[in-house]
Amino acid sequence: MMPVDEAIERVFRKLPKLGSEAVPLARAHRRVLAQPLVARHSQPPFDASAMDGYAVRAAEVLPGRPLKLAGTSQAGARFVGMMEHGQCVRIFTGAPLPIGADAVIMQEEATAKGNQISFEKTPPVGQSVRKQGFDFKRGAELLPAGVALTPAMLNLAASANHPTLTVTRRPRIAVLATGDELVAPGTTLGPDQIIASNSYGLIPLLAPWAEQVNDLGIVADDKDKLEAALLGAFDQGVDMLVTTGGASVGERDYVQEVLRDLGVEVDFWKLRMRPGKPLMFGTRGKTLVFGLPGNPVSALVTATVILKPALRALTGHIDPFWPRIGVPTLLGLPPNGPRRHFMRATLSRNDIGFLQVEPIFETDSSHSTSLALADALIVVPEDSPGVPPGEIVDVIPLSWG
Ligand SMILES: Nc1nc2c(c(=O)[nH]1)N[C@H]1C(S)=C(S)[C@@H](COP(=O)(O)OP(=O)(O)OC[C@H]3O[C@@H](n4cnc5c(N)ncnc54)[C@H](O)[C@@H]3O)O[C@H]1N2
Ligand code: MOO
Repeated sequence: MMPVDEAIERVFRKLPKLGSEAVPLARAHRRVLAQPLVARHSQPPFDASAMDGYAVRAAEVLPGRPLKLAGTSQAGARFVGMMEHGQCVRIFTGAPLPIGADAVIMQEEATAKGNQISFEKTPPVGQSVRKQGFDFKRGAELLPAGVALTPAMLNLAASANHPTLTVTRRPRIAVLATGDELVAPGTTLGPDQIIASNSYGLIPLLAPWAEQVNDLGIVADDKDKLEAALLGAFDQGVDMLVTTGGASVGERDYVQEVLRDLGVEVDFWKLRMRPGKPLMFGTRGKTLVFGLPGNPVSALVTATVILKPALRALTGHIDPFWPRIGVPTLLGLPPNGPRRHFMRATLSRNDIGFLQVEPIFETDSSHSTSLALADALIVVPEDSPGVPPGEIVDVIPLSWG
């Protein structure tokens, strides 16, 4: 059985390069920058006022010595010409500072009598002035490649005058459920049947990093049918194929055999993790192939721990991994065996508002209720002797990414 970290490394080594594409800003949210974002001009493009008030020469402002109003500078319509000695200019937030002015006094600190404006005290040079290039300068690297674009980053990209951004391409993924017993939700269950649920959790889990996720539906445990469905997916040219079920050692667990027959080179099968031991990974040309276990909790936990980092690395994220958060556990944890345990848990706040985690002791990998109520996984190391209550444990929030 392969350690989890080694499995992730092996997957990372097999990731193909997907390249990049230009997308309009309005469609770039959450996409990953493929190259650094460089400012195409300076911001602000001119010295600008930070307040509604009066532009002045700081040294000329003295109590009891009014300045003469010479005109107005509006955002979008500057004061033309030079502000002479003894003058001031009415100015509004964001408007260009007139030539000759070196400070702005907000209007609440001024008294106007006709065109004579008096002030209470001399301002420091530069008061309420945003210097040209204060936010960023032309040619500056504003964002590195590999960041997932947030709303604030898109705002920055727009203000740096980029109508389109070069982002990484995303993979096309196909998801297939296997099992004779499976029927679609909404079906009246016959004897021995169960509802196929895995794809409904997996598809939205993978979708944020995918160009497209195709649901290939349910295929029976029949070698020919399985072969036809898998071959269909390869022929569509998907970048990643994800199956669930039929991954273990049962008589009808054909998935691995059929994948090998179709030319998939299996890299590993069986991980030292729980849930999710019978996870298979292989490649066929550039297509990544993951055979996930059929138990719903195993399928979703392996997707969270292995597939999500793989997809983030494939799409060029600087940080493919989940944030490591140390949180005290409200309850003690029992000793662990040789498999790393990703234990269902809930996060909450203690009475002074700090984060704490409460383990859910249900460990059966078919128990989907407990996973649905969990919002985190506690990472319990291999062969852990157990953890007393109050100790800090390593937590993966399920909402990460
Ligand atoms: N002798 C052994 N038996 C098992 C082992 C083992 O090492 N030796 N491993 C166990 C572990 S751990 C897991 S996990 C499961 C994984 O088995 P498979 O991947 O072959 O999955 P199936 O047998 O096809 O299904 C298991 C379970 O999940 C249900 N299932 C399958 N697909 C779906 C779906 N799309 N939606 C909802 N539920 C699904 C299926 O009906 C079964 O109940 O093997 C253990 N056995
Ligand atoms: O790995 Mo299985 O997922 O433990 O039940």
